[in-house]
Amino acid sequence: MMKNVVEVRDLVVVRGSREVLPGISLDVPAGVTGLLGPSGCGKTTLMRCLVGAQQVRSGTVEVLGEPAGSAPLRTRIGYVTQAASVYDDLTVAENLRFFARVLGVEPAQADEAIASVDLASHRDQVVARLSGGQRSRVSLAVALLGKPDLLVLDEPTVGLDPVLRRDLWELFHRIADAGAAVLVSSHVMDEAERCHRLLLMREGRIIADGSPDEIRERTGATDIEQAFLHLVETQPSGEGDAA
Ligand SMILES: Nc1ncnc2c1ncn2[C@@H]1O[C@H](COP(=O)(O)OP(=O)(O)OP(=O)(O)O)[C@@H](O)[C@H]1O
Repeated sequence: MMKNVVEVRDLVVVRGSREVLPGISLDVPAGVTGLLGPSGCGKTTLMRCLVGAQQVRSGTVEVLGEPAGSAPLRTRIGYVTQAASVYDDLTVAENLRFFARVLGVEPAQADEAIASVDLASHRDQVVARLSGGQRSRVSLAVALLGKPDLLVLDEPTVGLDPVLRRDLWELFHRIADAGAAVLVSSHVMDEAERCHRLLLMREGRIIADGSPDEIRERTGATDIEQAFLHLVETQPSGEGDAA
């Protein structure tokens, strides 16, 4: 059995004057893990900690057995933020070749990454003229350069239509099947069913973790949205993390 890809223990993060993560602990195993919770609950802050982009007050964050942010992790983690991270005035292929150079990976990997997100037929198109879903896939392709072992995706399906969302989730599963751990955040609870495992988050705490089936069974709910509401009602805010 593989060790967890991510292990977070007693993590405290303060942003501005607010304790955004008040001592969170969680694990992320292989497969597709959904980090679900309402807007502002701290999903982005947690993801920033995993990729080493967030100042932390205390606690530990280990990724692939190394402290988050350490040099060996640089090409082993792919991160797609909510903001566009590719150049609109370059083509798909130009973007990928540019980032491949920046990351110091083989140029051939640019073509592989383009193919893996199904954009080969758009490789010479300028990003500005792509649809929203295609543009998201360009960012995803960049994150796949270096063949990361952990892919961290911050609300990658927000604003996309149901067909594009389904296609992207299929892609996340293909990436996970190829061996990477995929952590996907969302504030849309109906994306839960698409994950192997869920971390339900509220006010900087994990209020449940397990497979969608386990969480539904544990709460007696018919769907994850109901399960979340049940957990919120039975676990007053500010009290202990789930086991
Ligand atoms: N730069 C900052 N300075 C101070 N507070 C911040 C900063 N960025 C975020 N916060 C606060 O931290 C809390 C968590 O924000 P975060 O972006 O991690 O939440 P989120 O769950 O990702 O939300 P969303 O789903 O809307 O992206 C929020 O209350 C937010 O206002």
